[in-house]
Amino acid sequence: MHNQAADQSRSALHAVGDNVSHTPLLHVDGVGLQYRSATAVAQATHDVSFDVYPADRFVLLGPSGCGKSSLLKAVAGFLKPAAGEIRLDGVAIHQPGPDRIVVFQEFDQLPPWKTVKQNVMFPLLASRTLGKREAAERALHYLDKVGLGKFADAYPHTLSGGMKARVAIARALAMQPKILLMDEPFAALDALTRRKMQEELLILWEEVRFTLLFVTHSIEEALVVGNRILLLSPHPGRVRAEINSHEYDLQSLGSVGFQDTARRIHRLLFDEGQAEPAAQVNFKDVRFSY
Ligand SMILES: Nc1ncnc2c1ncn2[C@@H]1O[C@H](COP(=O)(O)OP(=O)(O)OP(=O)(O)O)[C@@H](O)[C@H]1O
Repeated sequence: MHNQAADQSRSALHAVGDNVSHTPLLHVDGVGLQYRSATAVAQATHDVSFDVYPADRFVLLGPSGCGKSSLLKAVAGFLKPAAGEIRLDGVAIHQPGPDRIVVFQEFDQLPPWKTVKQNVMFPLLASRTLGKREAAERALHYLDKVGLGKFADAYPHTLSGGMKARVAIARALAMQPKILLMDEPFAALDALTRRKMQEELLILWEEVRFTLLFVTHSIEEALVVGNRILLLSPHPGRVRAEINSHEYDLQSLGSVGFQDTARRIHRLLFDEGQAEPAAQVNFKDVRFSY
């Protein structure tokens, strides 16, 4: 999306709440991702570009296999682009770093022999970000924020799935990363818990205003969680459109506007006839103005 209209649209898009920034925090430029084996090359994404601004809740949305997780891995520094470049705060990403923390859906990866507080403290200590006392204070601060202050001394196996998710979020936020990366974080939860976690994530965002890159294949979740959504085509993932979704939240879930938008996104993602080049689909500040 390197045309002028897209740039103007972007200026409108990242005027989110009180946070208005004209400098992207994360710049993904023409990124092609591949997996190579001895006999084959699998192309995961092709020429994907997008910018994430401070305090954005930016969602990568697309069908299974379109390269969402691969993009997240590349931003995290675990996968090197075969083409293009990824920059965070102006610096090219070449490896993982404490400025990018990933939350996966496998919350059972919380070491079971550590208490909740110790789990949250662990990355702070391992990365030598803080000493023991400060790490404990920071851990308790973020556990309070996710409503788990009283469970600081509990062990992970005594927690529900939703509580484990909250520990994982507290652990990530405690590192105070420049960008929080979430890969289908609530996919393994039951529908009610998933909704509750989406709500809590938005409440946390209101308070902390972290920058979020969030992967999902659920259109509904993308509209609820995101203020901007990048739609990716089926394998290999290319940018199909970028939309502004900041007006939607859990309250608007059943509304006509929400449902209508969800249907339009579905058509854009899955109807081949709708596969317009990304630069021609200019959503500006209005939804679906094409
Ligand atoms: N380790 C790997 N080795 C080879 N190919 C891979 C590897 N990981 C992913 N791929 C391929 O890359 C493509 C993109 O995969 P990716 O997991 O990023 O997609 P996704 O959009 O996150 O899918 P899902 O929603 O199902 O998780 C797929 O075709 C997948 O088969």
